This record gives sequence, C-alpha cells and structure tokens, in this order.
Amino acid sequence: MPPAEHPEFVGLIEALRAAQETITGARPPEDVARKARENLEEITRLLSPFTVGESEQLTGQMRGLPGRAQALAPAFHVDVEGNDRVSGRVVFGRFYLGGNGAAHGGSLPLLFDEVLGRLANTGGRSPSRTAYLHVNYRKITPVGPELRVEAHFDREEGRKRYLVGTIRDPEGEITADAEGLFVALRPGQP
Ligand SMILES: CCCCCCCCCC(=O)SCCNC(=O)CCNC(=O)[C@H](O)C(C)(C)COP(=O)(O)OP(=O)(O)OC[C@H]1O[C@@H](n2cnc3c(N)ncnc32)[C@H](O)[C@@H]1OP(=O)(O)O
Repeated sequence: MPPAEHPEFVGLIEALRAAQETITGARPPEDVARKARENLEEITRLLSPFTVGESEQLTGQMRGLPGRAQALAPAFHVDVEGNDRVSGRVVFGRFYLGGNGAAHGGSLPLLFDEVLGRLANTGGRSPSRTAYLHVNYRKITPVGPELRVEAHFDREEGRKRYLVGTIRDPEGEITADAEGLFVALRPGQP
C-alpha cells in the first residue's frame, strides 16, 4: 500500500525498478532502443528542474516502504522487526543478474548492508556506519524467486555493534551469510 505522502513519487520509483528489469532483459531492435532512449531522456528533462539537496530528496528517506523508495538495492520487504532482529523477503530481479541465473556478487553486500545497517540503527540506538562487512557466498543466490532474509544482533561492545544475517533460497538453504561491524558515530562525525 503506498504511503499517504508522495504516492505518485513512490509509483515513479516502482516504474523505475520495472524499467531497470525490462531494459536489462531486453534485446530490442535498434529503432525500439532509440525510442526508449528518447523517452528516458525526456524523463531526465522533466525532472531535472526539481533537483534538491540530500536533506530534501525523497529517495532513501521512506523507511516504512520496501526499498525506502531507492532503486539502488533490491527492495527488502520486512515481515517481522524487533530491536535486535529482523526478517523479511527479497527478490533479486534480472537487473541484479551476474550470470548463469546467479545474482551479481556485488548485489549481496548491497542487500546485507541495507538489512544489517537498518537493524544496527533501530531500537533507539544512535546512528552508526558500516566499518566492515564480511560476506560468505555458500551457493548461488538465484535471480527470480523470493528469498528469505534474516538478521540479528550478535553482540554490542561499547560503540561497536556486531550483526549477522543470512539469505535462504526457496528450499531453505543458506545461499549467503554475512557478519558486519557497525560503529556508532561520535557527535559531529559525518
Ligand atoms: C533508514 C535507515 C536505513 C539505513 C540502511 C543503510 C545503512 C547503510 C550503512 C552504511 O553503509 S554507512 C556507509 C559505509 N560506511 C562508511 O562509509 C564508514 C566509513 N568509515 C568511518 O566513517 C569510520 O571508519 C567509522 C565510523 C566506521 C569508525 O571510525 P571511528 O573513528 O569512529 O572509530 P574508531 O577508529 O575510533 O574505532 C572505534 C572502534 O571500532 C573498531 N573498528 C573501527 N573500524 C574497524 C574495522 N574496519 N574493523 C575492525 N574494527 C574496527 C576500532 O578498532 C575501535 O575498537 P576499540 O573501541 O575496541 O578500540
């Protein structure tokens, strides 16, 4: 369900995701490719006058929305969220294809950073940033099916927050797991 605010912008991001998917999987004739490019250029012309600073932009700010209205990472759909753990679902679409049906290796840290980073900063905790992210690729992460994602706090030591997470395929097998260290920022730290 779209949020009460900016429903048309949310729809725009959904259309952008759909375009990313379709363009990635397409092999169009040259005249169709040219027409599609012209349409994209028209979108850029339409939106350019409304460019704003980071604090005013909408993308990435909509925490209650899967993907936070940001098309960079695959949308993470939260099912259960607590102070110390979160679980949900994700689909790596064609846009995230690496090869032979497997999600691109770089797209997995992207998803883990999103899921672990989100959890690291919940429960009234102060903002933190990723210090490291260790990802183990256990088997291919398939493009297409819905995958289970789980993450939880392993431990907290002062400013250091250690979190772990897994991605499971439809058979329940772990395709990748990750451990991340998130360090709470000191006052004034960017
Ligand atoms: C709606 C919200 C949803 C959000 C979801 C997305 C979240 C995305 C989060 C991110 O991706 S943030 C962007 C990627 N990360 C960065 O750009 C961070 C760049 N690095 C830094 O800013 C600093 O290096 C950092 C804040 C991580 C740490 O620097 P500090 O100067 O604050 O920490 P310091 O060096 O004093 O280290 C503090 C402790 O952490 C430890 N530490 C820091 N970096 C480490 C490291 N890489 N490996 C191991 N330990 C590390 C360090 O040893 C020390 O341990 P001890 O307290 O026990 O002495």
